[in-house]
This record gives sequence, C-alpha cells and structure tokens, in this order.
Amino acid sequence: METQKGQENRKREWSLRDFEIGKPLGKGKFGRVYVAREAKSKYIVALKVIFKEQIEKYKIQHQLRREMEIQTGLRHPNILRLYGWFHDDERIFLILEYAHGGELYGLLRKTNYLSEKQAATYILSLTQALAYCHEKNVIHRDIKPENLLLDHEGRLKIADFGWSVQSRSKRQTMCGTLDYLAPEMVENRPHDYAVDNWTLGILCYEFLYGIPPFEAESQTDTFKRIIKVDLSFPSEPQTSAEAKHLITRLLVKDSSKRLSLQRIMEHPWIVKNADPSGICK
Ligand SMILES: Nc1ncnc2c1ncn2[C@@H]1O[C@H](COP(=O)(O)OP(=O)(O)OP(=O)(O)O)[C@@H](O)[C@H]1O
Repeated sequence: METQKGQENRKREWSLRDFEIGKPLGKGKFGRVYVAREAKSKYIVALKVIFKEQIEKYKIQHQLRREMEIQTGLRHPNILRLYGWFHDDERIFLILEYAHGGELYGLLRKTNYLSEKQAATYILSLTQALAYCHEKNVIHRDIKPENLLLDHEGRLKIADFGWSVQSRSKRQTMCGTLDYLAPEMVENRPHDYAVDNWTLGILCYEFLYGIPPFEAESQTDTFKRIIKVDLSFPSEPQTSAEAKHLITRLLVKDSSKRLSLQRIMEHPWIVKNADPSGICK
C-alpha cells in the first residue's frame, strides 16, 4: 500500500467499500481480525474490526487512540505497520500489515522452546525494534509472545502497542502482563525505558526454556519471585553459558544496571547465534 502510493495513502479517507474481506484470522478482546484485499491496489492487509460499544464499555478510548497514534508513526522492519484507520457508526477498522506466519506464541506452544539460533535472532530483532522505539521516546511496556507476529519469512513483528507510552519522563502506572513485568512496575515505582530491557531477559528465558522465569502457582507468588529476582535455570533443555549470562545481565533489579540495548546487540551470544537478516524459518 505504502510502496505504491507513498505518503498520499495516509491522508486518504478509507471506507469498507475499499476492501474485499477474506478469512477471519482471529478474535481478540475487543473485536475480530480478517485478511482483506484493497480492491484497487490488490494489496493484502489485515483488517482489525473493533466494536465501539466494547471500547466504551471498557473505557479504553484514550488507550486505543494513543496506540493508533504511536503505531502509525513507527516504521521499522520488526514493527507491524498500521497503515491507517476508518470508522462507521458501530465499528473502528484498523488497516494493518498482514503477518502471514501468525503468532510467535503459537510456534512456541508447538515446539515448547526454540533453538539458540532462533531465540538469538528474535532477541536481536526485538532489541533493534525497541532501540528504534526508545529513540522516539516510545516505551512498549507489554512485550510478550502473544504480541509478537511472524511474517511469511519468519521475521518477527511487534504487533500490539496497547500499553505503550510516548514520554521522556518516568511513568508510574502499572500495566502489562505480570509474568513479563519489571520489579519497578510490580512495585508501582516510577519506571522508564529499562522495563523493556527487563522484558527482553524474560523473553530470552521463555524462548529457551518454554516458560517465563518467574511463573508460579499464584499471582502473589509470581509477584514475590519477581521482586526477589528469584532466578534459576532448568537443567533441560541444555543452554550455553553465554545465553545464561545475557539473561542474568538483563534480569537485574536495579534498572540502571541492566544491560543497555546497544550492549545486547554486541553480546557474544547474540553475535555468535543471531541471523542479522532477522529471517528465521
Ligand atoms: N496483522 C495481523 N496479521 C495476521 N494475524 C493477525 C494480525 N493481527 C491479529 N492477528 C491474529 O488475530 C488474532 C486476534 O488479534 P487481536 O489483535 O484482535 O487480539 P489479541 O492481540 O489476541 O488480543 P487483545 O484483544 O487482548 O489485544 C491474533 O491472535 C492473531 O492471531
């Protein structure tokens, strides 16, 4: 879409008549997602349909607007494009890049865990995308496998910016999903970009072992494990000392001592294992 008409498209007024609707891709809390084809250009997109009634019921008007504004402004190979949106009386339609490969979560549930090469490639892609976001003062705050999609080449795309925020100052609202939250967030302390670096440590662990490191029977126990940084590595599957080193350097309680995104990209485990093209099949 963008490639054919460039800037012009973003200013254009869309309507449902511009699209041929195809198969459903899935259902979320607030609506459904379909494959769709723009009738004129034949360009394939994902059309997310959100019911205004649901938005009002859950009082997420502000959050949705913020998500739409942030995601529209981001252009990175590892961030799902939001090309534009339109609405009718009952629904809001988001025109999204189509990720043919579905959710990374699905792949992880199927294989239980990823190889070091796959895990490192995804962590590098995520780190590069987050470095781009942080440069634009965007903190994602809710990176987890359910929010990561894959394109037709297996390239990772960050898809959901529902909890992201664009701010230079520290934030205090607790948000996101407990297993992936940094100690400063679960303790309701001011937080900044470093919460995303923590989450990279959580994801790296989950990619390699199949479960997030602080998962517990109850939310209370998960909370306790996070604030203690109660980290241990299972004996199976066996992983390299370098992978464990990276995780240990990210899951650090003091946010100022966590490895920076630049240092993650230069870490020996990443350099040795990650495919810089981001393509992972
Ligand atoms: N751009 C896309 N390309 C391909 N599949 C997609 C795309 N966006 C969403 N999907 C699929 O549609 C499903 C529903 O997506 P949706 O964003 O509505 O909900 P969700 O992220 O699962 O949950 P939530 O409502 O909590 O955000 C996803 O699980 C995913 O499999």
